[in-house]
Amino acid sequence: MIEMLKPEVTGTEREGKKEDGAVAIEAKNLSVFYGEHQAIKRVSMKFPKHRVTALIGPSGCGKSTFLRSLNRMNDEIPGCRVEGQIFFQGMDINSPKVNVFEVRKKIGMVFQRPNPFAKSIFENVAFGPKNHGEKDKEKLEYIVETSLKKAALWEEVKDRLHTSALALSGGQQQRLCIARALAMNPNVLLLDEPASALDPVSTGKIEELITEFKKDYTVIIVTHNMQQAARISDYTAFFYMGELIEAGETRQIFTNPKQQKTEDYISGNFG
Ligand SMILES: Nc1ncnc2c1ncn2[C@@H]1O[C@H](COP(=O)(O)OP(=O)(O)OP(=O)(O)O)[C@@H](O)[C@H]1O
Repeated sequence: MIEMLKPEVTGTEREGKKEDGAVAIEAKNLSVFYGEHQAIKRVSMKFPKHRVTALIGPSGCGKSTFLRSLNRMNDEIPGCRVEGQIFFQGMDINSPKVNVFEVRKKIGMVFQRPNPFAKSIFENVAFGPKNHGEKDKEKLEYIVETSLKKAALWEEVKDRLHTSALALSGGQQQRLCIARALAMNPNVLLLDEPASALDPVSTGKIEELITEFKKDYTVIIVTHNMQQAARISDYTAFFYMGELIEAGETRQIFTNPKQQKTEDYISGNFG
């Protein structure tokens, strides 16, 4: 039986308490198919606002597929078909009436491998706002500076904004990709193993950022790393073979899971 992620927050003091209990985004009976193969099986789940939710599970269980469906990134994959609903700001984002570019502006995404454009640092961050019609030079400068500051990259790059983003280190490139998503002023940030290609110091910086982000954003992160999920998330959802097996407060999932499969996974018995 699928356990719904409880939207209410209990007990512990956390940062970003605003809108306790509100739901940022909700999947209802979501199924995703690649041709004949069903990768996600009727998953229903709510993501509380201003919280970090981690999606965990063994390789191939569907974590990335599910994450991508939350901002219609699966539309880009030939042969991929989605059934069910994703409710965000009172709309089903899968409805044909919805403008997918607006959805992705509000629900930003950062991928496993840093993927800056072969342009300057400034142009990478200004790209989205420019594409959405922002032409005012001062406004663009302001957006670039504040986004880079939020991504904790400003101090490292402020003197070379007009040099190539490709000359940055991997960790810096990933923070640039985060700044690029923040420049669109999103409500939700989807992070697909954002630190898995990075060294421990860069990973630590990304984890710190994620913890800060919940003041302003709702964060949903796919991670292979269970210690990382335990460190940074408020809620954890465990997927297995395309099904949501269990979701709840991270502490409960890691110390007192309700399902045997979750217990087996977190104690390293498979995966
Ligand atoms: N583009 C694609 N075309 C066809 N099948 C795909 C595609 N992407 C994923 N799949 C299949 O869908 C299932 C779920 O894959 P997905 O990448 O979502 O899992 P995951 O849990 O994120 O795995 P990992 O942790 O290894 O990244 C797998 O069986 C995978 O082979």
